[in-house]
Amino acid sequence: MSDDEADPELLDFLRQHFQKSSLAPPIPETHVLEDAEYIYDNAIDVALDSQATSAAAAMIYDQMQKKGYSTKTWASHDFHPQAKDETTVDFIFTLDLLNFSFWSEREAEERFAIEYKGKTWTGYKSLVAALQRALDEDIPITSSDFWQNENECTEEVLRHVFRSATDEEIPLFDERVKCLREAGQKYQCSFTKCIEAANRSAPALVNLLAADFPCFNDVALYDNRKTVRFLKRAQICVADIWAAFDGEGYGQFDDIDKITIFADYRVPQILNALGCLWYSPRLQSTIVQKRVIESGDSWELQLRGCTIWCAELIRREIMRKHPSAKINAILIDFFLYDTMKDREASGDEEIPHHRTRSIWY
Ligand SMILES: Nc1nc2c(c(CN[C@H]3C=C[C@H](O)[C@@H]3O)cn2[C@@H]2O[C@H](COP(=O)(O)O)[C@@H](O)[C@H]2O)c(=O)[nH]1
Repeated sequence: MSDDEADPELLDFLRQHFQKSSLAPPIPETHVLEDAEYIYDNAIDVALDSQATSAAAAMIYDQMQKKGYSTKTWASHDFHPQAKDETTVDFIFTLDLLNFSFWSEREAEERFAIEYKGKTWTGYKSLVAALQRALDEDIPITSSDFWQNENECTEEVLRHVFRSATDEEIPLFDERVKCLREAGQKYQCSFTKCIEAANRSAPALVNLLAADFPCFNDVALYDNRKTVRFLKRAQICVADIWAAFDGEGYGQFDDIDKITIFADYRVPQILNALGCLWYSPRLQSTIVQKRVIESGDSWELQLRGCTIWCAELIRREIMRKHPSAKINAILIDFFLYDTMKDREASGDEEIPHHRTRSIWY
């Protein structure tokens, strides 16, 4: 049918629609979830148990309700900053630049630890304590101007900031210094400008971090055929901002539910303990015997991808049963991490986790 025969109103509608859609900005996506599903569909050493996953969804929902899990839980953790201002943005950016790889080969009492406020702190909490201790000592450790100033921010000062209460130093010290030096040169040294550039889109901010800060660009080549994105520290950085600000101010995002759980070594550990994640005999014995799995190894990517996908199935099951629940992957993740830490604190040491040394998580 030629143009002059077509309905003029229909033509006008189509012109307007296609013109609008071609001009409409693309909807920001991180592609982490679709890559996780791809890994799950192709994994041979990691499997999900649907019954356990469904049971875990019920337990997680029930416990989150009982504990009143919400963004407000974030500020309740030891030494997390309380101010709803730029100082907290700077603290979180610094924190999540360095929020990786605290596991140790040493015995518990010999592993890297930070002494602060009369106690010794290990793992993620050792990082939070080290940053707060430095600020108490008037070292501007959360200032990107400081990180760039190699006369003031010397290696000696940074070794002082991360000085250990034991004779094990913080893992990957040199890599952490590199993360700080590199990050100081972007966005006029202000993370708030990076947040503003994302126009209240969480995936857009994740993508900006991954594009403009190489140390946030947590991607890998899966089975030599597909680049898969995990973007763990970029996602947890956005999630920490969202939670610290209760979804307002710097933490206001219109699409925060597009953020997935953060593929580290704690979430697979708790999902395995709950019977949701199952490993092939060789992978299981590697993890139980605490043998290192190299960063980028297929086993590692299967663990990370299947963890993200398993958590998504848990989220979907919770929302299927409780459509009005104010729960997203971030809060599920925070709950799972905290639950794993509680179990560890109550002596549940024998739950093994995989050991990969990298800056990605
Ligand atoms: N998936 C996920 N991974 C998380 C966290 C956190 C801490 N977030 C706090 C903020 C709100 C939450 O309620 C938490 O209290 C640290 N990690 C990762 O774990 C590892 C450190 O482990 P360990 O050595 O045992 O402390 C390391 O890779 C670190 O990057 C999380 O929330 N989710």
